[in-house]
Parts: sequence; C-alpha cells; structure tokens
Amino acid sequence: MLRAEGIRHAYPGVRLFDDLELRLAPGEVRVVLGPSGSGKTTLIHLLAGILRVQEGRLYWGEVEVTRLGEERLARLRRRYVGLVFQHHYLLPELTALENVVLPGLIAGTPDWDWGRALLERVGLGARQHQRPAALSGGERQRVAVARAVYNRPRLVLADEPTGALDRENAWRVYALLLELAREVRSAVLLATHDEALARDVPVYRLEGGRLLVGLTSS
Ligand SMILES: Nc1ncnc2c1ncn2[C@@H]1O[C@H](COP(=O)(O)OP(=O)(O)OP(=O)(O)O)[C@@H](O)[C@H]1O
Repeated sequence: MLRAEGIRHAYPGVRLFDDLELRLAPGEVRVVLGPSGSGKTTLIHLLAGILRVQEGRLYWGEVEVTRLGEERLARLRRRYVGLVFQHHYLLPELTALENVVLPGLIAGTPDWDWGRALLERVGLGARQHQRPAALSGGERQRVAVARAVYNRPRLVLADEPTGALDRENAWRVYALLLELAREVRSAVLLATHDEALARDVPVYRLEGGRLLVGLTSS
C-alpha cells in the first residue's frame, strides 16, 4: 500500500538517495533508524508527497503519486496520510478538540464525538477546550497524534515525533501513536535516531542512501 521504487534524491552538492526501495503492507509498522543527516526527514517528506520525487516512482495503494498534480495530491494526502512531525504544528487559535477534528472541518464533515473519543484515548479528555499554548510539549504532541489518526488514514508517516520530549513523554507519545494506528488499521512508518524506540518493531536502517532491513535493537 506504500511502494517506493528506484527513488533518487539529491540536494545541491549532496547526493542523498540512490535507487531507494521501500514497501509497506496494510497495517504494517516499521521504524526507520538513521543518524542525524542520514536523510530521515527528506525520506518522510518524499513519501508524504511534500517533496517531489526527482527520479523513481511512489505509490499510495494503486495510485502513482508521482503522476499527480499538486491539487489532487494535496486532496489525496488529506484522506490517505496522517502526519506527525517533531514540532506539533497545531493551530494556535484552535482548541485541542478543534485541532484534532481539523481534517473533518476542512472536509466540511467534522465528527466531534470521534474527536472527543480520540482525545480521551490520549488522556486529554479534560483538556479538550484548551488552546495549544496552555498545553505541555507532551500534551501537544498527543493532540498531534490524535489529529494524525482522525481520518483513519491508510498510512501514518512520523518524523521524530518524540524528538523534543523527555524519555517518559517520548514513550507515552510513541506507544499511543502505535496503539491508535493499530486501532484504525493504519500502516506506520516512523523515522527516528532513537534506537530505544525501535524495540519490538521491525526496523529499516537508513545507511548510505539505502534502506537496509535491520534487526530490532532489543
Ligand atoms: N533543502 C536542503 N538543501 C540542501 N541540503 C539539504 C536540504 N535539506 C537537507 N539537506 C541535507 O541532506 C541531508 C539529509 O538531511 P535530512 O534533514 O533529511 O536528515 P535527517 O536524517 O532528518 O537529519 P536530522 O536527524 O538531523 O534531522 C543532510 O546532509 C542535510 O544537510
């Protein structure tokens, strides 16, 4: 359901990916481990269609993403992909609940009960009317996780979603992301430099511009 074939990507002076291949089955969960500068953010942005693939092909299910125009790509991404980044990217003027339901608000069909249920699941039922400024870093990231799965996306892509959190909060956010993704049957690809997060989850190692199937670190 996610397939990348022969992906090459270069920045001026930096040749990052050379013939990169990746497949993710429905519901599959994988961690991409790589040190700083190995290309994790670039990879997640390419797979999300935020960065355009320079060479190679990218498929979400049967759809060849690399052939879509900007508008269709953006529309399909909203339905198909949930995103979580290191920074939460919540809208500051909206409450926690409005942020979670945002994909529904954009589509004109907000499901407030589902939004509230998700906030309960991430332990923030009582904070639903707070704005992001009134929440802690870990709480904001839990709202971002709830928002990412709101649409029951086929695919969740996460780039260092716990990178700005202390160990305890990182674990909580990580566990919630995997739990909720399983519940709504999303496949997950989570990029991190943190080996500890890769316990019990199959790993790809990003090395020399390729993804190597690695053993879990436990
Ligand atoms: N817009 C850009 N222009 C030029 N080079 C870039 C650009 N973005 C990233 N790079 C380079 O590409 C390489 C990979 O960057 P990327 O941010 O994808 O790595 P990363 O593994 O996510 O790193 P980190 O964990 O430090 O965020 C780095 O050498 C970086 O300097």
